[in-house]
Amino acid sequence: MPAELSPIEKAKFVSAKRASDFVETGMRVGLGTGSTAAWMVRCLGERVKNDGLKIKGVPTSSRTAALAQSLGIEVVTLDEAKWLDLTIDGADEYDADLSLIKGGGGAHLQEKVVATASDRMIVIADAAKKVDTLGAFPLPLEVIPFGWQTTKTLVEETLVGMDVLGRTTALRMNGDAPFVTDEGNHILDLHLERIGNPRQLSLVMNQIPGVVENGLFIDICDVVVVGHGDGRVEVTDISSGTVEHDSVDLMEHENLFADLG
Ligand SMILES: O=C(CO)[C@H](O)[C@H](O)COP(=O)(O)O
Repeated sequence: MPAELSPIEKAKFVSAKRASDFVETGMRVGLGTGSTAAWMVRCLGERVKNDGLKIKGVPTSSRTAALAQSLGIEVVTLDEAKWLDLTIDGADEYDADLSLIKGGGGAHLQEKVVATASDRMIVIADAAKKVDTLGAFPLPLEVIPFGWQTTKTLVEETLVGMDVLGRTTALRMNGDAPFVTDEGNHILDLHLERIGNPRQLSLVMNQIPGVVENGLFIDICDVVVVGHGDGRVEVTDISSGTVEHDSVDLMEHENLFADLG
């Protein structure tokens, strides 16, 4: 294990590796976005190369598409795949009900479409992503560029009636210019601190004209795979109510880390 891999990065790898075990030949798989999901794509790429794994991957961003293709994973569009067996993706926060905040990487619109079109969604995370109440991580809203400042004002006015603590909003920037998503939209980050009723907030935010999609995932995720830097991993399945404790041998996968260097 190279020294430069931090404990948090090892934890992300461990969750991604364990979750990739759910993928079998013939599956249509949603490929998430972010640093944890990138580990999962690398793990699948290794199995495609070394073990003859055959899957069709539906990426949730242009970044993930480029990574998957570079690793020899067959990439298809969601419309070509139509329905997916499984989506594996990261999250910014998850709670005990497996409600999520996603979109830290600005890809939550495609991520939500893909996860919702899947029989199962597995979230991969390190333990720091677990929260009692969602909201410490800013909630992303994807908004169309047209009239975004008016949309921002409408969002702020609407938040006054909602069960949240903070109400500041900020346009996400990429250097000096607004961040632009793969769909050509912008992101408003809502600094809410605490979201008392995520289901209600999600419904209300999506009704504001100009808002395309929010980063709350409610009743979408079925399983969370939490990795630790020492190789321990927990698999929690919300539908069966089971928690499985397992481990991943980090030394066995040194080649994957070496490839990164
Ligand atoms: O929702 C996402 C991207 O839109 C990511 O899954 C989320 O931001 C977690 O990222 P990371 O695995 O890098 O912590």
